[in-house]
Amino acid sequence: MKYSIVYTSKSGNTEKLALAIKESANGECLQCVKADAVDANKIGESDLVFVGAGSYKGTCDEAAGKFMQTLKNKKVFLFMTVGYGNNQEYYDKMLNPAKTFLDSSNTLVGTYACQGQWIDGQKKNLENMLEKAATDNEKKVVQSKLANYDNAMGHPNADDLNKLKEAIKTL
Ligand SMILES: Cc1cc2nc3c(=O)[nH]c(=O)nc-3n(C[C@H](O)[C@H](O)[C@H](O)COP(=O)(O)O)c2cc1C
Repeated sequence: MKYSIVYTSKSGNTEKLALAIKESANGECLQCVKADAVDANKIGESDLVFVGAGSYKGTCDEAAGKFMQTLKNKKVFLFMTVGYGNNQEYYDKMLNPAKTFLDSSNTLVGTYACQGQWIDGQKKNLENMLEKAATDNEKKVVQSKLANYDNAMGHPNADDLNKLKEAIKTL
C-alpha cells in the first residue's frame, strides 16, 4: 500500500501525530507534508491519504478542510488534536464537522483524535473572553474550555501516540 500523510499544524501538536503515523504505518510513505506543500501527483498514486489538523473554531483547521475538498475516490484516515476536551464525545464534536469536507467519492477508513496542549497566550485569551462574557451560558462555555488547560499540557504524549499507532495498525 502507498500512502500520503498531509496535515496542518500551527503549534506542532498535530505534526507529532503525523510523524508517528510515518513511523509506524504499513506500506510505502510517498510524502509526509504540510497541506501547503502537497504533491498532487503523489496523492494520485496514494491508495490511502492520512489527513491531520488541529481544531479551530469547532472544526479542523481551514487549510486542512480545503485540502480534503480536493480529494476524490480516496481512502482517508482523519486525525486531529483538540484543545478543549479530553473524551471521545468531545473529539467527535471536532471530527464530525471536519469529516464533512470529504465528498462522497471518498471512503473514510478511520479517525483518531487526542488532546493537544495549548499555545502561548491562549489561556489569557480565554480569561479575557470570560471577563467579557455577557450571559451565564457564554460564561459556562468559556469556563468549560478553561477547565481543560492543565489537562492539555504535555499532549500529545507517548500514550496518545501509541493509541494512534494501534488505531492504524490494521490499515
Ligand atoms: C485560535 C484558536 C482556536 C482554537 N479553537 C479550538 C476549538 O474550537 N476546539 C478545540 O478543541 N481546540 C481549539 N483550539 C486548540 C487547538 O486545536 C489545539 O491546541 C491543537 O492541538 C492545535 O494543533 P496544531 O498545533 O497541530 O495546530 C484552538 C486554538 C487556537 C489558537
